[in-house]
Formats: sequence, structure tokens, C-alpha cells
Amino acid sequence: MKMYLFTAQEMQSLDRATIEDLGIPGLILMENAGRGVAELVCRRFSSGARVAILVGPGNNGGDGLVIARHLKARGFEVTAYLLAPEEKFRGDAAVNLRAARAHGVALVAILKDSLLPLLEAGLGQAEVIVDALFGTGLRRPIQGRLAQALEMANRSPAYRIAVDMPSGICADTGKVLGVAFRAHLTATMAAPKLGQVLFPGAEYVGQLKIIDISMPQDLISRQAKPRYLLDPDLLRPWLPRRPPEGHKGTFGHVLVVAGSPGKTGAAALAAMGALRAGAGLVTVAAGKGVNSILETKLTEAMTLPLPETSEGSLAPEAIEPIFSFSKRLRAGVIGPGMGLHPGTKDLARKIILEFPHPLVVDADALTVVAEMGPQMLGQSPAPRVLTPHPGEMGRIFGLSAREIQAGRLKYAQSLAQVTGAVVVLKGARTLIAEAEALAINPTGGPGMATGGSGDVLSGIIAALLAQGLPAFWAASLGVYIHGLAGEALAEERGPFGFLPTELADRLPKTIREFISLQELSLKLGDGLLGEDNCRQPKP
Ligand SMILES: NC(=O)C1=CN([C@@H]2O[C@H](COP(=O)(O)OP(=O)(O)OC[C@H]3O[C@@H](n4cnc5c(N)ncnc54)[C@H](O)[C@@H]3O)[C@@H](O)[C@H]2O)[C@H](O)CC1
Ligand SMILES: [K+]
Repeated sequence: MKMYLFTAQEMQSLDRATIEDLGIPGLILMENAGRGVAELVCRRFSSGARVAILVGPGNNGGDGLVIARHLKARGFEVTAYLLAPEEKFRGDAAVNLRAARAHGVALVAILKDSLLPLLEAGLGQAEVIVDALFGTGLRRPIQGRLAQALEMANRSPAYRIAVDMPSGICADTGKVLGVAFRAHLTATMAAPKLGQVLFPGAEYVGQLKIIDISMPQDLISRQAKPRYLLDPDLLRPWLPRRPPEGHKGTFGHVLVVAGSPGKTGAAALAAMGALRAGAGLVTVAAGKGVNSILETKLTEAMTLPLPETSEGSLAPEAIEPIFSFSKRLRAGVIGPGMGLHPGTKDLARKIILEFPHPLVVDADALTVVAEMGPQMLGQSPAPRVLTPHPGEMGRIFGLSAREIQAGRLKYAQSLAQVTGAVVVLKGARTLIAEAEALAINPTGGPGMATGGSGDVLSGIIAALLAQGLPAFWAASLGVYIHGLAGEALAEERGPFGFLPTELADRLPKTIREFISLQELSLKLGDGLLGEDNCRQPKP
């Protein structure tokens, strides 16, 4: 199943389509939502457990009241705290407020600050807190009493479950609006939301469970935008085939334009990334002065010793040999450790604009893109994949890395639209954007944040391009397996201190493991999608 990510507005139109076109009343959707969450509680806690439910004024609160009714019926000791006056409950939520009352659910209205100590005591004694304050309808920062209620919930030792969204997290951006509920588990309705996988939202979600509320999967797929949470099922079909009769020519020849004195390692890492990701042949093009170093470092890759500048980096005269060599190539990488000598930048500009094959543009070559103006990339004769970290992205937009981080999605999409290229914005939850599609990568970890890790990634993506993958999928698969290799090393070697060389070396085994990953085992926030990692139920 493809993991499409939705915005709040898209969820509303799915809701509408289910109700109006398929004739399933909203009350049934709400019943399914609430019963689904109640079942999750029953699986983890035994009847008799004390459950406190925070109920907001919208349909999220309505879900909460359904949960209250079902848990009460199964013997839980339930208190629903209403944080909005009754007259604010409308439609399905109002129906469920009446039903909860008729079923004898304890309803406690917290409508004055003087009642907050009562709420605090209730939350402190609860074994489970269910947050049904706000879901996809959150519109502005949470303030006042509601904010205090969430802070009290976060301080409680109880197990915390968020209904649909942790209240306070924007479903579209993952931003915290005021204060947010810190969930151990988030039970989301029908499909995951963007804000659950983007940081900081992802940190508040905990384990993510998807509740089937009777929205048919084909409707969900039909209405989904090409916005994916990367997972093995989605990516496996893109893994290049190795036909038994294949030879090195079948798997493509990658050119790595990289390296200069002091930075030959970057070139070597990109080359190793490409080799470990299955490229048939790899050639490194660098200044002739560093050739013997590269030849010593790299046994399997070939080198192309070329004219150099006074700094030992590639000179503009290298363009002829590179273009005449390019006939035998399928893809390239430019930038790692390339240097920023004016002559080298002239050469890089030509390669970025004229290289006739798909090209990964990384590191120093991204400075060249920033200087020439990214819109120039529209002229390139073949696909381009730009792989900036937030600092490099900042140079392109004339912004700080911090500003880029505050709007990662927006900047990645806008650069993809301006350039027609695929943009890989690196960092926690790397984004892969092209003009019409977006993917978010859940693999990897902070142990990978070390110099050289990105060089390996650019080599991997180039190898996948050389094996014929479309640029968006080469980038997506490359980022995903690079992250998986990092996770494996963090497990095997320790959380940090493993090296980019080891990342490249871990790839073949990682790919084998990736092929056999049957289940979704995606790290989301603290938890794993589809796995139980919570407290044991009481005997
Ligand atoms: N589509 C589905 O999958 C289904 C979802 N359900 C649940 O319904 C909510 C969305 O319900 P909605 O009524 O649109 O929004 P909310 O309940 O999240 O909140 C709306 C409510 O809150 C007010 N409000 C918004 N922000 C604030 C704020 N910062 N402070 C105070 N008040 C605020 C706003 O004015 C509204 O009154 C979805 O998440 C699911 O949980 C259904 O169960 C059906 C199926
Ligand atoms: K909620």
C-alpha cells in the first residue's frame, strides 16, 4: 500500500466525498474513528483502568466522546473533560455528547480557571490520557486554559494517546501552534498527515497507527496527491534489476567530477557510493596533481587526470576531455570537494548546464548554482538532481540555514519548480521534491550527520540514475537506502562514530535487507509504525 500524505484540507474533501458520494454518514465515520481508538486502548490496558479524555468543541472532540462511550461500556473508569461550553458542540459532536451523557459517561466541564486543579488531579491519577481537543481543524495557536490543560497532560505519568493529531501540531506543516500534546501513540484517521512526519510534529506523534474508518482505499488513492512517505513497498519496484546476462555496460558508467588538494576523500566517497549502489563503472575526473592519491585510494574506480588550476582543482580546459569522454557515460556527480577556484567554477557551470546525461549536483557545485541563478538549470539537456543541505539551500535563496529549516517544504518545492530539477533537501526527514511530486524520507539518524555522508549519497543517486531510474525515484530510493544503511550501522556499531566509508560498505547488505522487508517498519518520532512498543497491560 502506498503511503500518501494528506493535508487538513485534503482530509476534509475525502471526508466530504465519503459522506456525499459514497453515502456513508459522518456519524458512522465518527463512530468508526472512536471505536477504533477505543480498541487500541483495550488492547493495551485492561478494563478498570482509569482513562481521562480531553474533549474539544469540534469533531475531534466528537471522536473523544465516542471513545468515552465505548471504553465505559467495556468497564474502564472514564472521565471526559469538556474544554468547551456545550452550546459549541454541533452536528455529529453534539449527537455524541448526548449519547455519552445518556450512557452515563462522567462529563466534567472545565470552563473556568478555578477548575484547572480538578483537571490536574484527574490527569495525574489517570493511567491513560486521550487527547481529543483538536485534530485537523486546528486553526491558530492554542492559548489560555486549553494550553494549560495540554501542559498538565504532558506532565502526567499516564500513557498518552492522541486522536488523529496531537493537539497543537499543524497537520500541514508539523509546526507547534502554541503548545502541543506529547503522545506516546497517535491514532490517525484513514491516512497519515504531512504534519505527523515532518519535524517538529513527528516528535510529538510517538507511534503512529492508522484507523480504518470505512473510507475505501481506492478513494484515498484516487484523491491523494503524489506526496509520499517513503517505504519499502513503494520503492521496491524501483530497485534496479540485475539480469543474469548483464555485464558492466548494462549497469551504467558514472563520472564523478570531484576532489581537489585536501579534499580527495570527498571524490573517493562519491565514487564508492556509486560502486556500492551497483554502477557498472565509475570514473573520477580530477586535477592531475591529485591523480596518484585517488588511484591509491580507489582500486575499483578509474580516474581521468585533467588540467588543473593553480590550486590543483579542475581547470576550465578540462571541459574538452570531459565532454569527449561523456559519450560512454550514463550519469554523473559534480561538486564534492571540487573547490571554488574561479576557473573551476567556470568549468562546473558548463558541466551543470550542458552535460548530456542525468547529473547529481552537490556541495561546491551548489555554490555555482547559487551564483549563476538556479533558474538557469531549466536549460539543461538531461535531468538534474540537486542535493543541498540547509546551508547550501540557504545560499541559493539568500537565507540562513535556520530560515530554510523553518520552511523546508516550501523551499524544496519552490526550488524544484524554478529549476525543473529534483531537489533533495537533506536533514532529519530529507525531502525529495520535483515540480509535481514530493517524498519524505523516514530513514536515517543523527549518527549520519558527519562530513562525507552526503558525498556517499550523491554517488548512490548517480549510480541509480546510471541504471536508468527516473530522477525522482533515483533520489528517493537513494536517500532511503542511504538512511537504512545508517540505521543498520547505528545498531551494529553504536549510535555515532561510524564513518561514511562504512556507510558505503554497508550498502549491499542493506539492499538485501531492504528487498526482504515485508512489513512497514518506519521510524516515526519515538515509535514504529505497525509495531507495539508500549507499556504492558495490567494482568
Ligand atoms: N475526515 C476524517 O477522517 C474524519 C475526521 N473526524 C475527526 O474530525 C476532526 C476534524 O474535525 P473539525 O471539527 O474539522 O476540527 P477539530 O475538531 O480539530 O477542531 C475544530 C474546532 O476547534 C476550533 N479551534 C481551532 N483552533 C483552535 C484554537 N487554537 N483554539 C481554540 N479553538 C480552536 C475551531 O473553531 C472549531 O470549533 C479530525 O481531526 C478527526 O478527529 C471525524 O470523526 C469524521 C471522520
Ligand atoms: K487530538
